[in-house]
Amino acid sequence: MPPDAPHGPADGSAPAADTDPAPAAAPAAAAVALAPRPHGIEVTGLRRAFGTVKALDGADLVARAGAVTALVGPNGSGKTTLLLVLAGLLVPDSGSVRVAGHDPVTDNAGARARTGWMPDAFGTWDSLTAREVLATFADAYRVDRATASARIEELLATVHLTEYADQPAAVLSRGQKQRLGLARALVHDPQVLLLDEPASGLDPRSRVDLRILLRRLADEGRTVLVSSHVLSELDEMADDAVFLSRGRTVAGLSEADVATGRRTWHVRALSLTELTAWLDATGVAYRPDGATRAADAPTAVAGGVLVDVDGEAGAAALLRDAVAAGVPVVSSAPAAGALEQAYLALEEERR
Ligand SMILES: Nc1ncnc2c1ncn2[C@@H]1O[C@H](COP(=O)(O)OP(=O)(O)OP(=O)(O)O)[C@@H](O)[C@H]1O
Repeated sequence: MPPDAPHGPADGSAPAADTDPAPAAAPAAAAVALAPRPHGIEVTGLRRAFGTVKALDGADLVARAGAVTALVGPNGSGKTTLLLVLAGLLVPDSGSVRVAGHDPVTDNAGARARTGWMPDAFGTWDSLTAREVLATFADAYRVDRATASARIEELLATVHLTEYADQPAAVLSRGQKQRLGLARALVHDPQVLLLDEPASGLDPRSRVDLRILLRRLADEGRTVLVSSHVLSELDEMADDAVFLSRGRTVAGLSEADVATGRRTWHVRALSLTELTAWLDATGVAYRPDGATRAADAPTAVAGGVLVDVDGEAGAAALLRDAVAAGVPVVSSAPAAGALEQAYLALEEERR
């Protein structure tokens, strides 16, 4: 997210250092009234420009209640802008948005009372303790004191911060602050959870915990929309995926395509030059893998390429022919998981 992103809430009501969702006017009953949970997120034709930059340029999205949906896209594709609109913190230029059945533009308090928001950069009031941070947010959401108090203890335990409950937030590590941010997003028991890069800064154990928690929240019927660049992680936790490219939603590969159809394989040889010369000679299309692209070196002596093949039979034939032609192939394997496959199949358009 760019540093000049509009970090204040649309109504300017919340005082925290980061994007704070606490709606001053959230009705008390709405803040905790969760059942039934029929609505997820529905976005149609969403547009938002910053000057000449079209951060969102006609994005469509559906995130189901009871599912974890991955929001995937290159840097600058509009993920944070979309999440800010959904969180009711940024007004779109046009398009329609429903979050838990409420429009964050025309019914900001109603939508925000049902939405938990965890921004990618999380600020705290450093002099407040972890427990006080959560209590302040519970208050802002008008959760009654008894409910809030029980819920805060439960959340502190869930994110493994009980022993830090009475420490000032200033002493928390980055990962611990991140976990406090997750607890903060859940303090009013929201129906919809929006998480921008929630795993960044978390250690491996905490990442596993996050995955389990998000699954549980979805199984309870909530809508969970999560953006991350760590596709292998999303692969394991997401039921659905939405791809953004230059502010638009683009179609990714379906699960069936990935499992049985044309797939990307990573082929590596002792000599990249020999491998690419052979691929050129045989007319097989390839593209450099990430590491090779970084080096951007046709002169590289070792490295790999990505090749699209028809299923495992296609991969076996490619390997057989390469070895028969004397190419010093070191390895040949599918290039990672389903989401990464779908992502690599997109026209990559970083900005
Ligand atoms: N407040 C702003 N002022 C000017 N340009 C902005 C602002 N917010 C976003 N943009 C631009 O809009 C585009 C989308 O930005 P956004 O932060 O939504 O992307 P992103 O997909 O979250 O990127 P990343 O993966 O790098 O976090 C970028 O080109 C960005 O520079």
